[in-house]
Amino acid sequence: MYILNSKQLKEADNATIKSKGITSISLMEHASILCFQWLHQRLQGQNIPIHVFCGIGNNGGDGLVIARHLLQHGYHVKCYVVNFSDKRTDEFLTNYNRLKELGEWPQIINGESDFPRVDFEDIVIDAIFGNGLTRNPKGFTKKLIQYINSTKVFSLAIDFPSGLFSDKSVNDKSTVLKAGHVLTFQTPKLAFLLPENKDYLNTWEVIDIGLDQEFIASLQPNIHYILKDDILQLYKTRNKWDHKGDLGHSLLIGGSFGKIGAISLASKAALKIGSGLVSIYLPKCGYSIVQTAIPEAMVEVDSDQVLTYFNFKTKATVIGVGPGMGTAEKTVKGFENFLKENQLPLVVDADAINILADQKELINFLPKNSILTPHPKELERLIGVWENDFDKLNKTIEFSIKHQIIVVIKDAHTVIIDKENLYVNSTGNPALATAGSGDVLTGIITGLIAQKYEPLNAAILGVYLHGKTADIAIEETGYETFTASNILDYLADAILDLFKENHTEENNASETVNEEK
Ligand SMILES: NC(=O)C1=CN([C@@H]2O[C@H](COP(=O)(O)OP(=O)(O)OC[C@H]3O[C@@H](n4cnc5c(N)ncnc54)[C@H](OP(=O)(O)O)[C@@H]3O)[C@@H](O)[C@H]2O)[C@@H](O)CC1
Ligand SMILES: [K+]
Repeated sequence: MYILNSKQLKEADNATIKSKGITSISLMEHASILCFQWLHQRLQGQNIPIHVFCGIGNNGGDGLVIARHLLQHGYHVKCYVVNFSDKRTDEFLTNYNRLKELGEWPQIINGESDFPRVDFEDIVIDAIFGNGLTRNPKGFTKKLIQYINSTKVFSLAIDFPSGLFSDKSVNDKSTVLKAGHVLTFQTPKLAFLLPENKDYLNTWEVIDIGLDQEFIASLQPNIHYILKDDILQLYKTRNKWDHKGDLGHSLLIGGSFGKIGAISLASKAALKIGSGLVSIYLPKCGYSIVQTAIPEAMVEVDSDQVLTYFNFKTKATVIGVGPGMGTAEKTVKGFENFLKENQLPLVVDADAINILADQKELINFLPKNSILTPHPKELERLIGVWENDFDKLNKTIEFSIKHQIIVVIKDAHTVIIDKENLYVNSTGNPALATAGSGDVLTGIITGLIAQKYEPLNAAILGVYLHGKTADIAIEETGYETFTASNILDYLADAILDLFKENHTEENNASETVNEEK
């Protein structure tokens, strides 16, 4: 699924109005009725005070439509116009008049003295600002947002939590309405998926308002939200005649005394995801450990406790390097020599990333389309400090273009960056915040490349499946008891889930966050 930016969304609204021969007002009516229905289905006519705060643009227009339908269904509604400007849109005015015709005159808010009393048990519908926000809310509008936040009332935000920009960072945290749930139109918004905005929305879901898909595709959006449908398009089924030689040979390089577990996990993961052959190259001290732990793997050893020589004989098709490797001086030297010789596709993780961050000139030796899988701290060592999450993405895009490599930024929503294209993952939960989770991901991606997935597709599929294991597992394990080994235990379920019918809303982009998150 695409993620559109603010400009693209406006263009898609206009193109749909033209191509479907509808009016802007009927598109608004349609979108807002879907929001009304969402609430009506849940409230079933309950007599809870509902405060609908409307701006003067089209987001406010949505609020007015929702208020009208709620009133017509007998709800206890109070509607307010937050009068921050006199630039009322036609759609706003039409719906303002339609509400008045029903006998309901919205209360105009011109200052703090007009604020209504809102209680914790009430419901707020936030239709103050949507996609048209251009600057931080100021004056009484900002005060109103702060007042609503202070009540801790449940607020249902229409399209956006008011005050949140779709494509840029918020620089004053006190100007954003904290939404209990967001009903956002047509596509997820990038801002919802970035860690810096975690306080502004609890959960969100996309309301499909039927914008022109062909037009949206013609915009060639560069940001994607990866759902099961996207995964199914790149998943390769096995061929009857495949033998293990067709399924690639993964070589996992890493480990050091005390950190043999990391390379073991990565190697197991490469096997478990289906790499035809798996070899491990590690310090001698890890030999019997991995031979015992992973009888399916072949093993070659380096010097005693840390990797030094990198003089393996294995003829692999892809190499995953870094887990548990350490950054001993001898290892750094050996890794440098290895990089200068290596021609094979690489997945680079952990200490291998730290070495690259320390000696940036080595990055130039990475083969094109190598994959780096940093967590935020490793990324910072690699690309430098960023001002905010949008800046982080832009800096990573520059880095990816400059070095022609793919970067997997591991986070609650892992983002895969391939030059200017962003792929935001939709699976996973905090259970994955556990030791060894990253090592397993490295192994999975390596094992997929072995099976002839393009590196980008291997990263997208690997990250999706890795996250999916935790989504499936927590029903049984809870967050706390889930470990990196469980990722491997549930990998089969994650793969098989791809072929299950969508009884749930898996392909509707949404995020329902558990209380523990
Ligand atoms: N047919 C359609 O197009 C559909 C549209 N839909 C709905 O429309 C929404 C977008 O509507 P919109 O473009 O009118 O923008 P919206 O967010 O309501 O208000 C912007 C207004 O606020 C102003 N302003 C901005 N920042 C400000 C600030 N800090 N402090 C004060 N003023 C500020 C800004 O003017 P400015 O001063 O920046 O020139 C403008 O006057 C979208 O989110 C969705 O809900 C759906 O119904 C589907 C169909
Ligand atoms: K809003």
